[in-house]
Amino acid sequence: MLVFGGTGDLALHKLLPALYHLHREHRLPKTMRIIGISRKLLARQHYIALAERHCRAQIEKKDFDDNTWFSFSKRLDYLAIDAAQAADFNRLTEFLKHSPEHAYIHYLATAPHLFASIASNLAINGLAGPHTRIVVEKPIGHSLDSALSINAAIGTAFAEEQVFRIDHYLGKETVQNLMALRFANALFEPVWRSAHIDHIQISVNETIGVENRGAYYDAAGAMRDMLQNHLLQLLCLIAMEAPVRFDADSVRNEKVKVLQALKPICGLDVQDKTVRGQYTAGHVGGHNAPAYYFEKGVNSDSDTETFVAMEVEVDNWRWSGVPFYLRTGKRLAKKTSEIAIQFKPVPHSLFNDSQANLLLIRLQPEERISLELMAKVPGKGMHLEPVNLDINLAEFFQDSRRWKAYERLLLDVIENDSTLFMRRDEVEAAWRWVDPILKGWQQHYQRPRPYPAGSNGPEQAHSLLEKHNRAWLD
Ligand SMILES: NC(=O)C1=CN([C@@H]2O[C@H](COP(=O)(O)OP(=O)(O)OC[C@H]3O[C@@H](n4cnc5c(N)ncnc54)[C@H](OP(=O)(O)O)[C@@H]3O)[C@@H](O)[C@H]2O)C=CC1
Ligand SMILES: O=C1O[C@H](COP(=O)(O)O)[C@@H](O)[C@H](O)[C@H]1O
Repeated sequence: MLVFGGTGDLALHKLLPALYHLHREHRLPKTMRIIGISRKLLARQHYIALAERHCRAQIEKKDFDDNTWFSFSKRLDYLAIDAAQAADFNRLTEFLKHSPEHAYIHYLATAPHLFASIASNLAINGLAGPHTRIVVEKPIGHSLDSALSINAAIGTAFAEEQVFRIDHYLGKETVQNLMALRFANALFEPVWRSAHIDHIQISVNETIGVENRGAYYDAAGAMRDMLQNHLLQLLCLIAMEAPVRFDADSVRNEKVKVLQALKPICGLDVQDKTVRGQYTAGHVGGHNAPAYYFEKGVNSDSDTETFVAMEVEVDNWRWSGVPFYLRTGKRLAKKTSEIAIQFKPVPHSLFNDSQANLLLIRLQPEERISLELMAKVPGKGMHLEPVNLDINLAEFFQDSRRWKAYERLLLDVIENDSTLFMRRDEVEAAWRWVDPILKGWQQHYQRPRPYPAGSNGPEQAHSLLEKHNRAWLD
């Protein structure tokens, strides 16, 4: 596995720890080597020391031991090249003692503007043959046009079945559980539609700021960093029809149909249907947090949104009239990722205090599925209260280690299973819907609304629901 961007944040914090876990559980092919690549000049032993420092910090103490690290480190190597320079790839092929029978996984953990040149440099140097796979990180591009040109460049060098477009949310256990919940239980299908569902909320709230990724984030913002990919993927899994089989093409065909059914939000609609926010100074988890525009790498007069909320419609038979409210932001009060399915009230109420049912699927911090039902309070009279049918998945499956998303997805790449990866048309359909919103913001909604770090986001995000007599489930 060649990790382009091997000294970067993603490689050191997520990919190498995930590979360590797979190695520890004997899931990696015996002869597999892992080669970090970036421009920084580093000797192999210094790269190993860097990797060890980060793995020790990321991996739980009970899972990290010196013997396993020693055997894992034998797989690691490092090469300094500039991956944008075609000439440097000669050194790569020499380093690999390249032969056409070698199988390679090229993991592009670099900024997206390098994807096209890396893909074509690999092809020119014979490193894109049938035994190779390429993994590309989100966001793929910055807009529909850039995504089209990146996909075209990758498509010239690699066949679609060699390309793994990763979205780590699809590697999360509870996200995959959404499919189990919907398609392995007959109970939900009859009510999973506009006749019974009032609205759906998808929230991915973070307490962290931009950390050491200010320069990247300032050019991206919450829409490109989170909503265009992670939140739309969650929406697809909630809204899609049952695939014919659980295989890559069947699942992805159904997701594309949802993306194509998203009602466009264009021009002045953005003022009504979307809310952009940017955090100002505040307190998160008892600590002072600086305003976004004081973060390292961020422009001091930045217009980038660190929060976005919107009302989305899926224009098809099943979802007609059911709003999907999407929300994500940094430096919010609490870290939670959850999906709430709010059912409609009973058609004819016999009791004064009856409330509509709620199905809550929580991805983070704990993995939980809970169904709120109405029950009678014991004693005289007929008083009702909501009670929860509640499953904590980690507690229930306590004998199985909870895999991190990247472990699952890296193993899928190694085993050539692309079910949980995005196909080219899927990424492009997502951008096709997002692009007019970004353009609408440029023309009609340049300045994001301020919200204090540690709050629940800008006031306007609440009005988005309040005007329809609804509220975010905080
Ligand atoms: N960090 C995260 O948690 C996540 C990141 N991503 C995506 O992953 C990708 C990487 O992100 P991240 O790790 O945060 O970024 P970083 O900026 O931390 O890392 C970028 C890496 O690319 C290397 N690099 C830059 N230019 C070149 C070049 N010309 N040739 C070879 N190597 C180069 C850098 O090393 P050097 O400068 O020494 O060359 C560095 O190792 C991005 O596309 C991002 O959107 C996606 C999800 C989460
Ligand atoms: O892709 C990204 O995801 C993380 C949030 O991931 P999670 O697994 O911790 O929920 C986000 O912080 C980052 O900005 C974004 O690039």
